Amino acid sequence: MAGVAGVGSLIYTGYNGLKCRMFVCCDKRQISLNLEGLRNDLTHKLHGQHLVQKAVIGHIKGHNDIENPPKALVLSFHGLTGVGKNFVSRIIAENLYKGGLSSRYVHLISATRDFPHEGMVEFYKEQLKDWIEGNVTKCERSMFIFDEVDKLPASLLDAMKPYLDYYDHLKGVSYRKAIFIFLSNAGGPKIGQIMFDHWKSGKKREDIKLSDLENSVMLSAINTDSQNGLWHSQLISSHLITAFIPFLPLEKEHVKKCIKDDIIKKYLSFYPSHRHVPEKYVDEVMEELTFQPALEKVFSVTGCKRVAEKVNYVMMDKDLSRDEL
Ligand SMILES: Nc1ncnc2c1ncn2[C@@H]1O[C@H](COP(=O)(O)OP(=O)(O)OP(=O)(O)O)[C@@H](O)[C@H]1O
Repeated sequence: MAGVAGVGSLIYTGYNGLKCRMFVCCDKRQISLNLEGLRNDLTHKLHGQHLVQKAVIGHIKGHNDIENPPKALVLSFHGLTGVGKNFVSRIIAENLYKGGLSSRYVHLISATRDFPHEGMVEFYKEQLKDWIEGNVTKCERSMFIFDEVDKLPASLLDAMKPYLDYYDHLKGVSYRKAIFIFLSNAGGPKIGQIMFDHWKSGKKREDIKLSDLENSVMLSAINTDSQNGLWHSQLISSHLITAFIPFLPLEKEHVKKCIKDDIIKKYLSFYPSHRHVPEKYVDEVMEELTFQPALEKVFSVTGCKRVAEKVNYVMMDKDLSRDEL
């Protein structure tokens, strides 16, 4: 009898292996952490976010290395517009899933796009639960990215609570290997204010520690008038968020790096030997961007978000073949 079962299991494994070779499967071929790639991207492509680098690498590696994590990994990214929250989510996806954001195991949800009507929260709750259950049933190592979490009704976020909790499994499905990433601007203004005071006191940006930001950012976000978002949900009071990760406002030197990256990507990638971007181009793009506060002009109002379109605009009439690169 045991022999027959053994043969059956061998045939099943063989069939599964063959199936996964021919089709996309939730296995190591599709989902495997490229730690070196992640470290490299967060060091060289992401600018000005030393706290993010360390926290993201630590948490992703920690969760990935354990065969049976105690709960799903839940990272909450906070910061002003254009400082890299979506960008880092993409970097994580690209270094963990074949196909990055296009992987069938990576799911992007936008509050305003996917849950637009306030009066439909009860319906959305059921929809969201079905959707998470369906996707994790298909693949335990699914990743969910929730953009604009500050615009989601708190009760809708609460519907996700069971999946983020320490349960072994729910109806036979384990959610412990899943990753949830929440993106929001909540706490961003407070981070900006703390960083401005830090700058004014003449301290180095890299000297700011996670502990300098964590509590005040949380308190300021909880004290908003809106009843939406993570801060009013039970996810906080039940301690289900693995980490709050603050994204710092970007300074001129970081924006300049974004401009150079964009010019290289668009105009110089065909000439590997030409990696030098003339400063005059960078300065022209910088003039198109706004910095605050009005007097000191330390931080970019839109981070690096508008860099790509401003580069297009400035570079439109340049003839690079005639310019000295
Ligand atoms: N810190 C950064 N380092 C390098 N590039 C960055 C950084 N921040 C933003 N960028 C560039 O700007 C683009 C827009 O940034 P991103 O969408 O990640 O901002 P965000 O913080 O998610 O903003 P929002 O809150 O408005 O959604 C990115 O695709 C990337 O090209």
